[in-house]
Amino acid sequence: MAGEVLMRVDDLSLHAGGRELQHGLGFDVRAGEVLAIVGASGCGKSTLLRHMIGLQAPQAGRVLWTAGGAERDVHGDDPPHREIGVAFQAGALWSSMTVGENLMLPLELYTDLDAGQRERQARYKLALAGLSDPATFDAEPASLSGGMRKRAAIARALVLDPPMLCLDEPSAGLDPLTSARLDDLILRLKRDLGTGVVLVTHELDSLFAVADRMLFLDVEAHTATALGPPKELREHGPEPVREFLNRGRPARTTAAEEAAA
Ligand SMILES: Nc1ncnc2c1ncn2[C@@H]1O[C@H](COP(=O)(O)OP(=O)(O)OP(=O)(O)O)[C@@H](O)[C@H]1O
Repeated sequence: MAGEVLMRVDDLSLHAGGRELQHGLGFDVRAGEVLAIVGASGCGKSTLLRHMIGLQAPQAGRVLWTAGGAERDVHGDDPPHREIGVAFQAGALWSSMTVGENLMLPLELYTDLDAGQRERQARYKLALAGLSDPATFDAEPASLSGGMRKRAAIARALVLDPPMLCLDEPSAGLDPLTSARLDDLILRLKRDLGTGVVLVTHELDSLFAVADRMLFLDVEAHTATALGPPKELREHGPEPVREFLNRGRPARTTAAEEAAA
């Protein structure tokens, strides 16, 4: 259901290498929205994602899976692993398997589908991610372009129909056209499947194109200093947030000149 709170992050602290990166983080992730996690390099964006998917346990605070009305601690006995699709840069496709096998393995492990159903589901998810060429199904991941590999990794993350998808810098290293196509895919997922997408990104074009809300992790304050729609924060957010969001922006598109135009 669009707008349903899928995950609640409560007073979370992030630590790495014995030091505190962030504290007091509180926000939710809703179905059918794209929430971007943004901030300077090293502020803890990827660390936050790892906490949200249960890969790293918090020293303080909680991450709760709240979809369907029940509260399940992401770090508890019944973690929502199947409910959260993950496509991280490092967690790319398994290179020893074909693309199709990469997608069918989670179905074999976690569902009762028979082989034919698994294959149909895998091909459907590849097509959804824009990889409908049948040859892609049998291809080795290494033979695909960077953009196709990213799409295939997203297709694999979607194979169990997770209500929430986490993407760590999906456009990193891609040319602008491929990156824009990935943005379209993210928008389609939220619109057609109602997926809640959590996205770590450095790309401002992508941020403004896809994100409904963004969470700004301040690298100096060690906490989130803004949460809201990117365009609104670009004009009315705290000063460091406006500065971050306006970098590289041509002067003619400032708010004052837009208003005057
Ligand atoms: N396992 C670890 N051990 C020690 N330090 C770590 C570990 N993981 C991350 N760090 C440090 O924590 C900080 C935050 O890392 P993280 O990758 O979460 O930042 P980020 O905001 O995603 O950065 P970037 O935008 O550069 O990807 C960095 O200074 C990093 O070196």
